[in-house]
Amino acid sequence: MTQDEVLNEFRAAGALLEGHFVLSSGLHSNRYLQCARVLMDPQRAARLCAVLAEQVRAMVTGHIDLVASPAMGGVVVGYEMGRQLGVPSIFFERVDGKLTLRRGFDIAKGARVVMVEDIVTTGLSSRECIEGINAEGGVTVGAACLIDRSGGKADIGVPLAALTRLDIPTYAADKLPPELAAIPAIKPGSRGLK
Ligand SMILES: O=P(O)(O)OC[C@H]1O[C@H](OP(=O)(O)OP(=O)(O)O)[C@H](O)[C@@H]1O
Ligand SMILES: O=C(O)c1cc(=O)[nH]c(=O)[nH]1
Ligand SMILES: [Mg+2]
Repeated sequence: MTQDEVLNEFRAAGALLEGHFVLSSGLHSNRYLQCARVLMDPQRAARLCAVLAEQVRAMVTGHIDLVASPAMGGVVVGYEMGRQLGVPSIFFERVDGKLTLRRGFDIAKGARVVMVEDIVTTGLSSRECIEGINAEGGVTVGAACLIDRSGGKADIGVPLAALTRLDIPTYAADKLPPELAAIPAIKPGSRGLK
């Protein structure tokens, strides 16, 4: 799938947003990829994840036991990736800020796990989820996301498959370009929500 084809799916879903956004990392950006709008269409989700699952199969040597994702953004894409890879899918959710397994989910010791995210920006959420997987006794054999918007610069410590990589600028809150500072910021994600 070419980058244009991936972005056309996002465009068709109304998921390529422009404005002033505060990201999960606290960095600011003039663009936001609203994956929830992409994944709300089961057929579109299946189309995209079929391609991503193929990439994961080619990337990971050996078998895969489980997909694990960080909530919220990772839940739907993780489920569809589990379906495409033929393995169960579980998610970590934040309890007092820490990604935690709840709802009776567990990871068998030595299970070979693929961490699945919707978006990678700094890679912090992915690294937190991988830490959680490994702390539960799993072995993270690879990772996948719909879009790596770090342009491939984020290092999450395991190989990362992505439908496409974009290099989208981000800014610290005290280093905003004037055109961004002039627009009120919104924070679409759920990290830190009260
Ligand atoms: O690579 P990073 O810098 O960590 O940014 C990407 C993360 O940010 C978003 O989640 P967010 O924390 O906004 O919460 P959500 O998934 O609940 O929307 C997205 O779903 C990724 O998890
Ligand atoms: O970094 C983020 O929080 C982020 C960026 C983006 O484009 N989309 C998203 O869902 N999260
Ligand atoms: Mg998230």
